[in-house]
This record gives sequence, structure tokens and C-alpha cells, in this order.
Amino acid sequence: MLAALWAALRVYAVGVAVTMVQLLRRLRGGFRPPELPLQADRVAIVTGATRGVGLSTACQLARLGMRVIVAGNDEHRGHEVVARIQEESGPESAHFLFLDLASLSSVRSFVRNFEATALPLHLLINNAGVMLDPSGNTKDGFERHVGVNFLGHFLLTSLLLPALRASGHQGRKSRVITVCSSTHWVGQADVARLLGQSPAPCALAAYAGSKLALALFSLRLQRLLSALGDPVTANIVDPGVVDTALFAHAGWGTRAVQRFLGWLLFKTPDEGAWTSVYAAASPKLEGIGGRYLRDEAEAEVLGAARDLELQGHLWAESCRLTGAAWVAVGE
Ligand SMILES: NC(=O)c1ccc[n+]([C@@H]2O[C@H](COP(=O)([O-])OP(=O)(O)OC[C@H]3O[C@@H](n4cnc5c(N)ncnc54)[C@H](O)[C@@H]3O)[C@@H](O)[C@H]2O)c1
Repeated sequence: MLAALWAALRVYAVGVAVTMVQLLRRLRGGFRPPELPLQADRVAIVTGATRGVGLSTACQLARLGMRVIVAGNDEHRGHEVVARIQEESGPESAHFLFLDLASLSSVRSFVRNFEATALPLHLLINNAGVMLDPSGNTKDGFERHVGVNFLGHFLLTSLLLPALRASGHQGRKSRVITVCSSTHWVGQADVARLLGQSPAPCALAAYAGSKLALALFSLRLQRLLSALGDPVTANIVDPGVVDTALFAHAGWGTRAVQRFLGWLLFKTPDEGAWTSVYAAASPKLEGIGGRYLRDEAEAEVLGAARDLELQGHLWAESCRLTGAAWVAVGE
């Protein structure tokens, strides 16, 4: 009981610290959209693009001229989003493909459906996420934060890597962008905890752990890509505290703050998406990977996320659980 309370307080403390920094920034003039060149020749997959930060990311990438695959588990919303993007950015700007990250077989069929389009792939934005979702374990029996936020994206990235490699080249690399969270700072750096094999003290701690797992994964991916000279980079993005449905299952206090003070303390979904869009499209990041980005600048990642032994152990265990092969990066 005390352990659960302590773990939840640590996550709340991070949230409060981030919102205070955001408040100061807002009082000093606010957030500014990144200035980016048009890039009509790029294809991007954005997971969880049916609402929130993912929806804003998809819209903004399409405005830059990219073709966006809206990947999500809400078919109805997905088609609505595609219609909205197409109306704004043209008939070829967006397509919907069903992806349920809570099911490894759905991840595999998503990749088969994407391959059937014969499109190239320059950008993979691992954005979808759940927090305190009461739906229970995933179809494969993983704790939901672990399964949706981390393992689903781990398998997805492994299966899409051949397409990313084939579409990138030296001078214009493909990019894998993984949406993390400042809460990774209080995730417990223990593989059994990160994979839900030993239960987290509370659901918020499981969320924080899934974000730490994503950071460990992304940093190791970048190391492997660099070692092999692959034309792909991997970076981590922290959107800040954003006014989205992510908090739909949070406690009443958090929901009250979001409802009445969200306009002041939280970022809008567009503001929350700016770092993802920057990571996806900025020429300043050409060929650069292994960064943790917040507010379009490099920020500190938890030291444990750079622990090579922890990265390797998590990677091996995640391969075992998902069946990911990673042949393309020599694993
Ligand atoms: N909102 C914040 O304050 C905040 C802070 C830090 C990090 N993030 C991260 O930003 C990302 C986007 O979150 P958001 O704030 O836009 O929340 P959101 O709830 O508005 O959007 C989450 C998206 O993920 C999708 N999703 C959920 N379960 C899925 C599944 N099984 N398969 C496929 N897609 C699924 C949802 O349909 C939705 O499109 C998440 O990774 C979240 O952890 C958000």
C-alpha cells in the first residue's frame, strides 16, 4: 500500500514539475511551432494518430507535404481523420491502416497490409500509448502499458526496419521517432518490472516503466544502427504534459486540473506534437540519433536508459516475448 502510494507520488511529482516549467514558458511568451521545409517525397507511419498528439502530428506532417499512414485501433475515427487530412492536404496525403498494438498478430497483419501498398517508408512515429486504461491485459497476456506502449512498438519497429532501411540513404536517412515521457525518470530500471513479469506497485508506475523501456529500446536501436552504418536514425521525443484523452482514466484531481486549468498548465495537442514533427522533419537532425528531445531541443534522459547491460537484457527478453527477429540489425 505504502509502496503504491510512494510510486504514484513520484509520477505525480514529475508531472507537477513539468507543468510548472510549461507554465513559466507560457508566461514568457509560450511555445513556437518549428519552422520546417516542405518535404513532399516522404512517407510516414504515425501510430495512435486517431486523436491527441498523434492526430496533430499526422496533420502537421501532411501539411509539410508528406503522405501519412494513420495507424490506429479505432477504424471509425481513423477514416474520419483521413478524410479531414485529405480535405486539407490533398487526396494522397493520408490513408488509414488498422493497428491494434495490444495484439502481436494485429501488429504483424498491419505490417503485411503496409507492405501490400508498396509505398516506401521514411518515418515511423511510435506515438500510441495508454495510461491507466482499465481494459486489462493485452491479447497476448502482457500488462497493458507494457504490451501497448512498449512491446507492440518493439515488434512493429523490428518488422518495419527493412522498409525504413530500403527507403533511407546516407544524406537522407529514415527516422524512427519514439514518443516517451518525463515519467520515464521514475520508471524502475529492472527488466522483470519493465516487462510486467514482476508487478509494478501501481498502474502509474507501470506507465512510467513502459516509457523507460521505450527509452532503453530506442537508445539501443540507435547504437545498433550506427554500428552497422544503416541509413536509419532513432530518437526519443518527450511531448510534455498535453491536454489529451490520455488522462481519461486518471484520478478526479488530475482530471479537474486538466478541465479547469489545462488551458494554462498543459500544452495543446498541436504544441505537444511539435517536438515529434521537429524530430521527423528538421534538417538539423539529419543523420543524428540517440537524442532525447523536448521542446525541440536536446534534454536529459535518465542515466539508467544508457545502461548497455540493461538495454541488452531488455532487448533479448523482448525478442523472446514478441518473436521479433531483428535480423536486419544483426541481432
Ligand atoms: N498527454 C500527455 O500529457 C503525454 C505526456 C507524455 C507522453 N505522452 C505520450 O504521448 C503519446 C500520445 O498520447 P496522447 O496524449 O495523444 O493520448 P491520447 O489518449 O489522446 O492518444 C493515444 C492514442 O493511442 C491510441 N491507442 C491506444 N491504444 C492503442 C492500441 N491498442 N493500438 C493502437 N493504438 C492505440 C489511441 O487510439 C490514441 O489514438 C502517448 O505515447 C503518451 O504516452 C503524452
